[in-house]
Amino acid sequence: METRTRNREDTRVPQRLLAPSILSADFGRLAEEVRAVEEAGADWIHVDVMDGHFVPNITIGPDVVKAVRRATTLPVDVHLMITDPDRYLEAFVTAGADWLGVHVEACVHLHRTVQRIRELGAKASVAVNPATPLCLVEPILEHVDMVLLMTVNPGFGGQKFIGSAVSKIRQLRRWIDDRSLDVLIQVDGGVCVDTVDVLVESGVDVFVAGSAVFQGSDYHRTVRALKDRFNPSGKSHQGGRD
Ligand SMILES: O=C(CO)[C@H](O)[C@H](O)COP(=O)(O)O
Ligand SMILES: [Fe+2]
Repeated sequence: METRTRNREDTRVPQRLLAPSILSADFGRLAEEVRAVEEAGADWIHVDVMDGHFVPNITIGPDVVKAVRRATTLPVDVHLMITDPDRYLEAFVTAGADWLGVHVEACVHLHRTVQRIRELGAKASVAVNPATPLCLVEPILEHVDMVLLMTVNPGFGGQKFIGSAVSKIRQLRRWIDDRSLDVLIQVDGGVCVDTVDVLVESGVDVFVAGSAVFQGSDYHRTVRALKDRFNPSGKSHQGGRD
């Protein structure tokens, strides 16, 4: 399971990663779509799980994650937008999630939840809505592998990027770097060629993009355009900054 992407001790050149969200894929040809973005150069596959309670939309469950897992060798990154996520952690890890993300707003005992994700053998990620203060994840930073900062209100693909999230990314970058933590910063929502530059500059490691990738017909071209923008000519980034 290839999950580590940035470690201060690594001599490898760290790269920013692209995680296409299958929310905007053609669900009728899901395996084909997953293979197509893998071939086009995607780094992870991002899977959005919505329950109609935590967010006003319903998507998929563990069986579909299983199908995605079978379709790709890439890390599968599952974003749980559900209430009471503890009930389903094991099902999603068993289905094939390499990364499992829960929303801070949905967890009563966040530390217990992220510990459980790690015990199950997955990398633990904590997601934060645009209107949620970042201080809620500050006490948990040493216990997670990634923080997902939402740049839209969760629930749907194709929404407009919320620019006020950028100051939160910068603050999070400072906390992680000042404490030399091995924690990735992921952004999700409205990521496209028009928004990616400010995100790179703020210190993002992993970019989720749904509609920007799947709306076009040439996945190779779109994936290349995004990745060239955040990894120009294989340039490295130290601590998330060039
Ligand atoms: O978590 C999500 C929505 O809640 C999706 O991952 C996100 O919206 C991706 O779609 P787009 O790139 O089109 O904004
Ligand atoms: Fe997502």
